[in-house]
Amino acid sequence: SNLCNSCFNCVCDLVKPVFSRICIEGNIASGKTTCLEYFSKTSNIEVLTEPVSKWRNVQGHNPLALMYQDPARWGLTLQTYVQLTMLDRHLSTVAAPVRMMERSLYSAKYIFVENLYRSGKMPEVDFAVLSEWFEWIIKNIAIPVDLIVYLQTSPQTCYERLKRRCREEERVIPIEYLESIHNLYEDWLIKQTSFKVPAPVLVIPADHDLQKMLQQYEENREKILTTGRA
Ligand SMILES: Nc1ncnc2c1ncn2[C@@H]1O[C@H](COP(=O)(O)OP(=O)(O)O)[C@@H](O)[C@H]1O
Ligand SMILES: Cc1cn([C@H]2C[C@H](O)[C@@H](COP(=O)(O)O)O2)c(=O)[nH]c1=O
Repeated sequence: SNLCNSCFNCVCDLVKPVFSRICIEGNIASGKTTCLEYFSKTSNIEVLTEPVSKWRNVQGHNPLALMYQDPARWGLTLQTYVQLTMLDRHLSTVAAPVRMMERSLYSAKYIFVENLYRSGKMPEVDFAVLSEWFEWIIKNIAIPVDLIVYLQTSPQTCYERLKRRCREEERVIPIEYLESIHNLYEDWLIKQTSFKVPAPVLVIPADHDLQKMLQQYEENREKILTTGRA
């Protein structure tokens, strides 16, 4: 339709979009929110941070804390809610030519659900139910992503930043957990041997101090902001 070229929300495959949807991916405390905060100062960029506050408070309950306390019991509960809130983020009306979103429906499944399952902390039946939900969603609903920006860190860097950030629920996270998440990210986005990668990947080394990170964001600004645009 002629409307496609001027409509931010159109998901029509036939017409090249004039907007782009970027997902910022990386380990816990790798610097995703800090990156999004930096780009939020640019006009014409809409920034969607992860709905962590929802995961910490759904009608007075804290499924994030419950999951860390007892993953086998509460992993399905948290991940079902993460899947819903991520879907909601992907489908929300685009308000600007460029949209940057923290993580995605894909990483929630390919990294976090997968990690719970592989580490023996998610029962097979819970994994099967979540997997069918996920497969149904990506088969029936268009979840377009034009670029993945992967903030590549060492697990040790994330561990140090996580400790400094001091989020109450995450006090129990050992370095081994961050190593598992790191390995899943590397298999998915670098080696590309685990799951389908839904968009081209731009890798930004992210162990550096803040000043160097901001310099790298500037160096990559054009590449990031013009991806997927006509
Ligand atoms: N390049 C950096 N060097 C040092 N500390 C950082 C850097 N980037 C972010 N931080 C700090 O590390 C913590 C985690 O960063 P954050 O952006 O919240 O990560 P994420 O959103 O990936 O979990 C925060 O306390 C933040 O201020
Ligand atoms: C997507 C996703 C996240 N989590 C957990 C991991 C962290 O504790 C927080 C997100 O914080 P970050 O600093 O933005 O990485 O949520 C999870 O358990 N499951 C998920 O699918």
